[in-house]
This record gives sequence, structure tokens and C-alpha cells, in this order.
Amino acid sequence: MTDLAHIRNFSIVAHIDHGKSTLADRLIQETGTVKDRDMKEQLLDSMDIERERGITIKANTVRIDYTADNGEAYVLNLIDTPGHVDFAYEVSRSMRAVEGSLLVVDSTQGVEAQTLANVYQAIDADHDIVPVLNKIDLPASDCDRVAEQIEDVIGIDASEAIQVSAKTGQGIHETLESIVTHLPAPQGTLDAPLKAMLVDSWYDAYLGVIVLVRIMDGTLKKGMRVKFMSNNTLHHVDRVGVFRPEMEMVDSLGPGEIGFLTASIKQVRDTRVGDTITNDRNGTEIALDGFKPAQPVVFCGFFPVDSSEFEDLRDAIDKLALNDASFSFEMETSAALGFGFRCGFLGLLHLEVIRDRIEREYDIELITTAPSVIYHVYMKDGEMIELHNPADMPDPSKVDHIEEPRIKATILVPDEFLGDVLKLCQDRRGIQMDLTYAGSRAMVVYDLPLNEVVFDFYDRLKSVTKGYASFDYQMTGYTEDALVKMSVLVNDEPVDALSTMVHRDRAEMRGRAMCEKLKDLIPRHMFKIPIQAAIGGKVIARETLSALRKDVTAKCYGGDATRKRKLLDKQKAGKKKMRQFGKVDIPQEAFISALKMDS
Ligand SMILES: Nc1nc2c(ncn2[C@@H]2O[C@H](COP(=O)(O)OP(=O)(O)OP(=O)(O)O)[C@@H](O)[C@H]2O)c(=O)[nH]1
Repeated sequence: MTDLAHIRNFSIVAHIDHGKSTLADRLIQETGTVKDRDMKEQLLDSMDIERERGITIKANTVRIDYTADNGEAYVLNLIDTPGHVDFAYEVSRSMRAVEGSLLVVDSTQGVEAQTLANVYQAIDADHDIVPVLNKIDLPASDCDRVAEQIEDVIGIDASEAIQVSAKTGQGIHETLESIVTHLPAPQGTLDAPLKAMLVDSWYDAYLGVIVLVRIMDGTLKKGMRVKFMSNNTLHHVDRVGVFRPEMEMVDSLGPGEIGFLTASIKQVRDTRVGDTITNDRNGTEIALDGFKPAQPVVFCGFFPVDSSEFEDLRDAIDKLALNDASFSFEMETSAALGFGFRCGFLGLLHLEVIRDRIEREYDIELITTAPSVIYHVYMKDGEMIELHNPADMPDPSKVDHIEEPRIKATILVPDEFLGDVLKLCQDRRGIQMDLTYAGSRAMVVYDLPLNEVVFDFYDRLKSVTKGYASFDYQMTGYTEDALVKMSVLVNDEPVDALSTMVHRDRAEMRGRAMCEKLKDLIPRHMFKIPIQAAIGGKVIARETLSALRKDVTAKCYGGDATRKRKLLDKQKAGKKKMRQFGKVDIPQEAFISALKMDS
């Protein structure tokens, strides 16, 4: 056990790509926590997808021993947090477990939207903050400008900001010294009942559920019985340990320390993040303020391309959900797509990550239906229905009104692109709330309907600003608007998976755009195919796909048999990715692409 005065607990907050993981790697390396020969890039990002995409998804923890210039030995606990908006809730919970933050800003870029969102969470959690200007090895680095920006925009003192290159290692020693001298030691009482915060939990195939804890008071020991206060369940602690970053068992953890326990817990769902863990007898009476559980905000359907893989899909989803309490699902049947699951996510990145994992780790090809938000449908009889799937929209004659979720979006963008950003937000039914300048960058705040954002807003924003804008959002609440369900009929058959909720004023434009897109996406068949968009029984847009005699081998005169066979095989493989609707094959990509808007 380490005495409180020699512990420092901190997290690193940054905008995506500003170098948080690289900095963490250097801190670990400089202190000899991991031997050089075991060092690999982005050590804390353990999942394949994280590595490939270079983003941090799950918060990770590492305990670092550091002997400071004053000769004293310190224990530094770093909790690495994700940077993407979808995972903001993970940032907020890990923030409560530590006392300070390193604020990493890329000195070639400056403050971005997620820098702001994350640093405000650190400020909310009462953190002391050490600004770190990273990437000083690059010629475009401009520390003075960025330090000034940190002071102007965030309002914290940046005069002692540390200048670092996480790449070359320059400034890493100063960073470690600053953690020890500028961040506060944790507080806590040793002779008190155990009070530990459940910071995070995940499933491990060998050890069962691993629970990351921060000890507030008392001691957590191997062999003791503990109580999870939110549901009064008792558990026998069979392991206590710390991450270096590999697991290392210890006998006990005391106040201020961060580590893990295992207790033969089978499911992540049995552990509630933010819960208080105490002794089973004579425990603490007062629980810590719980965190709010993460609520899924985006829903979509997952259907196997090959319907015989439904059970495999169920298995994959079950396994993934065991380890991700924020991912929800229920079975869904679609007239067009057969059996599948309606799944809930924290945002689009979360959706993509789960979809990729199912396709890659479980080797199941999926049809993903259009993402939708949760609408509140108020019926004339006073009942309120939460609509997760536009296909389930009740009979409109019984509906009194519909409310949709809205967000407060903050966008930082260089001046020259401001006009395009304002247009994009306006086109998405946004209401401008604020517009301010920090140097040559503008910060705009918009009130936007979430459903206009979940789909491709972020992609559009990136493309109209050549990647220079940054974006962050918070849910604000529900408001009423004129929303209707738009259905799509292909060859006179409704395709439920293509139903969407749209604003009445935009329905016609959307319907037209969608029919045109589908016309390009659906291959021609031997017969004519009408493609229609309709509201209620009323058709609002129509396209016709003309007929074709499809003989792919016709071109192969000369009678090269292998070439012919190859072409036919190719056609067969292409077919696998299609689903039949009545007599029409619709390719998988149509379900997403048809809904992308061009403005
Ligand atoms: N030249 C230079 N490149 C750096 C430095 N620090 C990080 N990078 C590079 O910047 C990119 C992003 O770094 P990461 O550490 O992955 O960024 P991050 O903030 O952890 O990103 P997320 O985990 O996705 O939030 C990587 O390509 C790094 O190699 C630096 O000091 N100098």
C-alpha cells in the first residue's frame, strides 16, 4: 500500500489524434514500466479495431512507479480515456476516479471541439489541470499561439504549459515532474469502512468480469466479502491487483489507489458503473454519487445476409453485450429481411465498432438498416410510445403529436469554411445559438435535431471543411415537430427496413433523393421495377428502373470457358450480398447509401 502523499491519479484529455495514446506510451516507457523490448506502439490500445483505426475505445489504466527529482518514490495511476464523442460517458466516469488531468493539445492544430468537451468534464470533476503542448517536433508547431488560445478559449493558465514531443520523447521528464508537483495527492481515510468506486468493468475469458476500482476509504483485500451497494449483492473477492499495464496481483489496495478485483462475477451487466463497493458487514452507510448509466441514442437493425447465420449472430451479439453494458439489443423480424436484432448504441462510431467486430471476429456478413433515434410518439389516448424503429410507427390517425431528440452541437472551424458549415446546419433544420471567434477560428453552437446528425452529418462536415472542423454534441431534450413516416416501395412491395422518419416539409425532397439513389443502387432486372416513396398511402416520389436482359457472359465471345465460369462465380458472390424483396434483389449497401443526403 502506498501512502496518500506519494500517489498521483490522473487522466489525459485531448481531442482525437492530438497524441494522447502516444504520450501515455512515452510516460510508460520513460519510467521503465515496460521494458523497451516489450514496447509496442499504443500499448494501451489493446483491441484490434483500436489499433487499426488508431482510436481509443475502452478506458485503460496503468500504474507507473516514478522516482522524482526530489528523490521520493511516487505511484502514478493513469487512466486513459477515449476521445470520441460517442464515448463521452466513459470520459466522465473515469474523471471522477482521479484528481488531475493532463490537457494535451496538438501545437500544430490548437484547441478543438473535443478538447473543449473533455476539458470541461475535467473542470466539472474539480481536476487540477496541466496543459501539455504536443508535437513540438513538427515544423508547423506554434506553442505561443496555442497557449494563448488555451487561455482565451478555455480560460486556464497556460503560462507553464509543457512543450512535448510524444514522438521523440522531448519534454516527457518535465511532464512527469509536473504531475508530481502540480497535481494534488488523493485524500482518504485508512481506518474507515471500505468505500470503493466501481469505475469500469469488462469481461475476460479466463477471469470472468474484471472490475476496475478506485479506493476512497478503507482497504480492499483478497479473500474479503464485499457488497455492491446499488443492488445489495455480495461477492467474495478472489483477486486484487493493479495494471502495469499487465495484471499484477497484490494483497490489498488502500485509499487513493486504483486497481482491480475479480469475484467470480459472470456478466458485466451485474456490475453498475458508478456503484459503491463496501464491506459486507459494518460497511459504509453513504454511497458515492452514482453516475448516470449510458443510454443508447441510436438504433438500427442487424440482419444476417445469410439467414441461416441467425443463431451465430445471436451468439456474437450475446457475447459482445456481455462486455459492453451500453450496447442493447432485442430480436426483430422484418418482412423483408427476416430475423435479426434491433440494437441500441451510444452513437455512430459505437455502431460501426460493434458491426465491424461482428463481421470480423465472428465472420458474419450483416445487413445494417438505417440508424434511427428514439422518437416519443404521443397517442390521442394519452399514452406515450418510445419509437425505436420507424417500421413500428403506429397508425397516424391515432397519433396526437411526435417529439424528437435535439442536441446542442459545438463546431470549431477555420473562418474560410464557416459559410459552408452554417449552410449545412441550416439544411439540417438547425437553429443557431451562438457564434464567436478565437483567432482565425469560429466557434458555432447549433441546436439541431439528433436524427439529422446521426446519419452522415459528421462525414458531410468533414468534407465541406476539408477535415478542418471539429464537432461535439450533447443531448438537450425532446421537442415537438411535424414528423411523418416515409415508406419505400420497391416493385410495389414495402421494404420496411428502408422506412424513415422525416420532417413533413422535407419529405418530398428526401423521397425523391432516395428513389433516385435506389435506382442507381439496385441492379437492373429482367422486368421493370417501380421505386416509390410514400407517406401513409400517398406516393410522393417515383422512379422506374428499366428492364434488362442480364447476360454477363454475352461479352465473352470466343468461348473461353474459364473466363465465363469466373464471371458467373463473381455474379454468384455478388448475389450473396443481396437480399430478395419479392422478386427484386437489393444490395446490402442500398440500406445505408439510400439514406445519405447530399446536403
Ligand atoms: N510528429 C509527431 N507526431 C505525433 C506526436 N504525438 C503523436 N503523434 C502522432 O499523432 C497521431 C495521433 O496520435 P495518438 O496518440 O494516436 O492520438 P490520440 O489522441 O491518442 O488519439 P485517440 O486515442 O484516437 O484519441 C499518431 O499518428 C501519432 O504517431 C508527436 O509528438 N509528434
